[in-house]
Amino acid sequence: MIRIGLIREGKTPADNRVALTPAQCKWIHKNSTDVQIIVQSSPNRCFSDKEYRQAGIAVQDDVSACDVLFGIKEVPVSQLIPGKTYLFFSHTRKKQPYNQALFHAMMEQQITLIDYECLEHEDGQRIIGFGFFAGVVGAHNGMMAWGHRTGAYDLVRVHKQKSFHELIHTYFGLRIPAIKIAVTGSGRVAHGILEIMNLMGVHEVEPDEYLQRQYTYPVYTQLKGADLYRHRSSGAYNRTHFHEQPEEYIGHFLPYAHQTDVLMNGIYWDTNIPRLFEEKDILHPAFRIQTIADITDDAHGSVPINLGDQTIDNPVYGVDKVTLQKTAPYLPGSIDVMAVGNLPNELPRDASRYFGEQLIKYILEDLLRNQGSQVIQRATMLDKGKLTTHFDYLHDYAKER
Ligand SMILES: NC(=O)c1ccc[n+]([C@@H]2O[C@H](COP(=O)([O-])OP(=O)(O)OC[C@H]3O[C@@H](n4cnc5c(N)ncnc54)[C@H](O)[C@@H]3O)[C@@H](O)[C@H]2O)c1
Repeated sequence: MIRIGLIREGKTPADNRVALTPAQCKWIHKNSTDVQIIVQSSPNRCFSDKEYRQAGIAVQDDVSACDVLFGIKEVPVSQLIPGKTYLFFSHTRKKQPYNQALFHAMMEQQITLIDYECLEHEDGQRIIGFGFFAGVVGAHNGMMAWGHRTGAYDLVRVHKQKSFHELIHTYFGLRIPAIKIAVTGSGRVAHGILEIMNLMGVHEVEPDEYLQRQYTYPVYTQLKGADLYRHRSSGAYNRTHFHEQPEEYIGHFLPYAHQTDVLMNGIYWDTNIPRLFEEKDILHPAFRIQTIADITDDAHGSVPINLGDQTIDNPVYGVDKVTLQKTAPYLPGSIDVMAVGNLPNELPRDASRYFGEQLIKYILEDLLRNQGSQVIQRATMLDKGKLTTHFDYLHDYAKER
């Protein structure tokens, strides 16, 4: 018998998502007689203890008998159980300093850590994540912010709706003026943004036309790697080469910034990748962007005027174009920035269902019966407390104390 535990989230503020919904747990029990799921009781989860119990799943405080523990966010050191196999988003693969103590504690406690973010298909595409619903919620919030600024329309808050389905119904009758929206990226987040664009009746146009034309109806264009970056000397874009040597590329977004009212940012970014624009660019008279939904959400990152995170309750702030200081949103001399690090928490039940589906489809079988599979091995950062060869580049991070 293999025992899976769904742990209670310990990070503050508590995350309300979960890796498997009650219906998914029930399905696993029905289809795998040698698997037992135990849910650690939690007051904050988007599916209540009662809902799990109604699905026939044991809910209790003690999960120490489980072989594999599923969480979402970082597990507080005080809640780690030595010797266990954990799956969660550890946010350590980029040597994040704020999680180094957790990494060390997991090493000391001989924990096996499999990071969701590192579960990848052969070609490097990530297998599971919450990005789609981050894109959905972020795009909605970006459009909501633009509506607030201009008074053109009113959008509801996503987290006040019970589900994505209910949210879609609120778009009935929505009339968006003839604005231009740039969507960046081509992964999960970008797909979530496109879903909202299409549901809101915003029309897609090609990047070259977007640059040259004005329209009498709202439009969006999707900007992927080849539209955003060019090689410094050859002027070409090659995806594999760009992923390997992004510092050899220069950004090409600025012409779009001069034709865009709302920017929806959904790219992957790191410090060696060019920014979409620089701080000084926003003072250029042609810089048109008024609202930025920075779903990528790296402070001072691809959007240099992302000055840090807001909360779900209060997702938007302004940035003064001259002083570059944070202001209240919707002021005349500022650009509005929507920056929230846990966007999927506004639609936690849908986001959890989507996550669990991918987990069951691509990961669960290997995890339970074939931990030696390539996919699992490549995502195993620590094996019984030891850094695995794939993550050898973290040896300084693992050693420094
Ligand atoms: N604000 C939030 O709540 C929230 C939630 C989820 C994700 N995000 C962020 O949004 C961003 C995009 O997430 P996603 O789920 O769409 O990711 P994804 O992995 O689905 O897609 C990212 C895109 O970037 C490309 N990419 C992957 N590795 C790359 C590399 N090394 N260099 C350059 N490009 C690379 C991929 O080909 C893909 O097109 C990430 O930075 C993620 O952290 C934010």
